Amino acid sequence: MAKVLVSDPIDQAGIDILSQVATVDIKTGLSSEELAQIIPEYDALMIRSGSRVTQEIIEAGTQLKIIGRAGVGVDNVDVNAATRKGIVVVNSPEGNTIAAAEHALAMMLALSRYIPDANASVKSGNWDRKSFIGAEVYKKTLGIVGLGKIGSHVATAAKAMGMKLLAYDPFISTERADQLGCRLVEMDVLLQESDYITLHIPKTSETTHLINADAIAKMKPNARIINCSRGGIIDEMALYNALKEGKIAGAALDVYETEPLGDSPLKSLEKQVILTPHLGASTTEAQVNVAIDVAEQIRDVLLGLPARSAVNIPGLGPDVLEELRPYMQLAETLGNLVGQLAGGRVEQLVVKLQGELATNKSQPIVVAALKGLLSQALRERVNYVNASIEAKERGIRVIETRDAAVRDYAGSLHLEAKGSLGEHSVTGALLGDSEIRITDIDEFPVNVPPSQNMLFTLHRDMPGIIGKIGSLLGSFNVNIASMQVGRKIVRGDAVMVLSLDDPLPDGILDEITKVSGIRDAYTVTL
Ligand SMILES: NC(=O)c1ccc[n+]([C@@H]2O[C@H](COP(=O)([O-])OP(=O)(O)OC[C@H]3O[C@@H](n4cnc5c(N)ncnc54)[C@H](O)[C@@H]3O)[C@@H](O)[C@H]2O)c1
Ligand SMILES: O=C(O)CC[C@@H](O)C(=O)O
Repeated sequence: MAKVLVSDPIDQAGIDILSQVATVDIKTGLSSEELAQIIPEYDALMIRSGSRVTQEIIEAGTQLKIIGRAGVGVDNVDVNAATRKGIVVVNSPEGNTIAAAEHALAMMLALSRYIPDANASVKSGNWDRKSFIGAEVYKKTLGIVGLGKIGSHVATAAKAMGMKLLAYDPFISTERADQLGCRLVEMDVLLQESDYITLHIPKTSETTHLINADAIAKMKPNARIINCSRGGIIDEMALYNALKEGKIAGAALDVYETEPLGDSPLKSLEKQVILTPHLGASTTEAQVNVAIDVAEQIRDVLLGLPARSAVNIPGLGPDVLEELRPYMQLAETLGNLVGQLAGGRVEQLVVKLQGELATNKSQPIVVAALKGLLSQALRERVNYVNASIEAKERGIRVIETRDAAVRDYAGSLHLEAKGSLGEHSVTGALLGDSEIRITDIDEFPVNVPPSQNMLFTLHRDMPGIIGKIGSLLGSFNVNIASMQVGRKIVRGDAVMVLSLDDPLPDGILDEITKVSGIRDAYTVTL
């Protein structure tokens, strides 16, 4: 049975799902060293934001097939290292959207009405009503940085509270912003015009310290900023200085440059600052959602099924993947075949999608072809996750072309591999829904199903040659299951494709190439 390590607190609903297919060990609060020490035993790792999955941990995870992040952000996982090792990384892109959006809204209102400090004051025996005169959000301007899933929900709710909305997001359309009632503006305009600013963006090299001293200097003196996205997007020292000097009115933070938040001067500020310990996703509903979402994906991957929200494999939904699966199988088989025909080091792969395939999503087909191409060299080390990266690292140039013209089959795939030993091409198609046919080898028309042991020859089309090959194979006790010849003109060049019941014994290929009229011979194992 597979083994799953759960290294952060995860809702029981997720554990129950994992337990259907695996032995589940729950070990929270491990140090990086402890995690690296025990990870070799596990096929899957399930985490929240508490565990940091570094390159060292990934390298140590020799059995690891999948890392599941019960939440959105995968910034605590070295995704590149996982991709290189062919480990799928999955998350729950929507399970805690509402929780995070509501936390941001709660922070905005709490900050406006000084609720944490007023609460603490009453609980400590006071009845002070003068110190907590707040501000209304009605008719105020809210600047939303990042109009993705969480930002959009914040927009809808804030609109209902009568706020005017500005948004900055260079990757969304004006139409989308209009739909949400937001005016899409440049960052500087948002900084200058907003009474409240809320951040809902990923942490990237562009967004790190997006809110720095310069940005803060552009804000209104009554501005309040909320960050429930990622720590490090705000320069905390610059924020502290601005708050201390009264340059802006307040800040509510859920996430920090370093978590847990250590000895920060922000803690010394009073009612103008609210700090929560990364609670954006901490609702019962969100924890159930993310646990189920990620546990189901871990279960599926351990059962050999695709993951629906993998962050490091072609980003397609399960329906599309299911529809493309037969073509991906075709691409992988042809990639494997053309790689073996080309032999040596392949420098370039042309992937031509023809007929109905030309209108399909090409990325998974190309990835599958590369997986097939690299499978001889990398065996089980190559998979859909790392095929593109492995190809890139090997300097394989991939050229993708499309031709919507329909030929004998509704859709077909043509691959050309150029390498150190020459150039070869293969074409294939699907017969019915999923039966693979090789329809062309080096531009010679054939019509053969792939089989495990195959022999391909390029020869002169002349009497007796087929018989000689048959006898030679017979003398080595190799049984021929099927044979087909493809030629363009009579008595010109031809290819012969043989499916064999047995692998070719060593040395026989040399004998075949010595047969008069044979120009080249290749064995292929699919
Ligand atoms: N505090 C929490 O517990 C908690 C919970 C869930 C999510 N999050 C975090 O909230 C953030 C948003 O999550 P989401 O689910 O809405 O993500 P999302 O991918 O749906 O939305 C992110 C948006 O940011 C935009 N964006 C990217 N780079 C940008 C840039 N440089 N400037 C402006 N916009 C940019 C994208 O176009 C996208 O629309 C993430 O960082 C996520 O990790 C935090
Ligand atoms: O695990 C958590 O509670 C935080 C989740 C949140 O930061 C996320 O990115 O989904």
